[in-house]
Amino acid sequence: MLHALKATGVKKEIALKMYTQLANKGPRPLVLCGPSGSGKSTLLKRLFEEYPNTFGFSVSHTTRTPRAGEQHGKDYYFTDKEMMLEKIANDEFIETATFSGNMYGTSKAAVREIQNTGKVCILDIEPQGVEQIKKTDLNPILVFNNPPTIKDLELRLRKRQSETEETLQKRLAAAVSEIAYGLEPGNFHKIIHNVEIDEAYAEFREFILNELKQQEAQGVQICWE
Ligand SMILES: Nc1ncnc2c1ncn2[C@@H]1O[C@H](COP(=O)(O)OP(=O)(O)OP(=O)(O)O)[C@@H](O)[C@H]1O
Repeated sequence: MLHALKATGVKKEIALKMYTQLANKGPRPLVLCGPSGSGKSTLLKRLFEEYPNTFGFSVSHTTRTPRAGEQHGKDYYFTDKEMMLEKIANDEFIETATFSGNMYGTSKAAVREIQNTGKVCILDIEPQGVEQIKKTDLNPILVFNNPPTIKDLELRLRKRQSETEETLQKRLAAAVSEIAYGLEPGNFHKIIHNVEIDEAYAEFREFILNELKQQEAQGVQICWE
């Protein structure tokens, strides 16, 4: 493609820039936001099972030390606090968080890397991250996964047996403002009312497939196989 652009008489630097822009035009990332316990991972697991090569997760950065067998660039981008703070100052991250004294973050470049392979980069992010990604040029599809009630969320989290009483209460408290943000008109392209899982998945799947078909019709290459 670069040769073709140069052959049209376009200067080398401009041809290179145009080529990079065209080559970078992969599918739009897909943001799935929703309170803890609303069923995001359950929906994504089904999606990955049905389309194992179409979707991908970006590789996160972390300041924690690698565990045995973990590979830089595959499991995480391992970095240090100084570098991480510098990248944050340079506005290179969509979201960052600190757990047990280690910093973690999703960089815009890591999302583009998935996009460049023709895969849809899935981002499971919180409202602050959604606000951040909206300010970038990543142009994501934004989906909110809405649980029936807070009581249902509580039951799902208790049944999952993943929480202490303290973390459970924290998650439920955060859910109230997350749901308010999710239901505010204009914040998302699609709201999935996740009551019954089979119905919720069918609606999620149909929405995404329609989106991807529209992108394909506009010339975006999507990796189906
Ligand atoms: N529609 C549903 N009805 C009932 N239970 C559900 C439904 N969807 C998911 N669950 C169950 O609820 C629990 C929470 O689901 P899941 O782990 O997918 O939530 P999540 O939004 O990914 O949470 P987190 O953000 O904490 O990772 C799981 O045990 C899952 O099996």
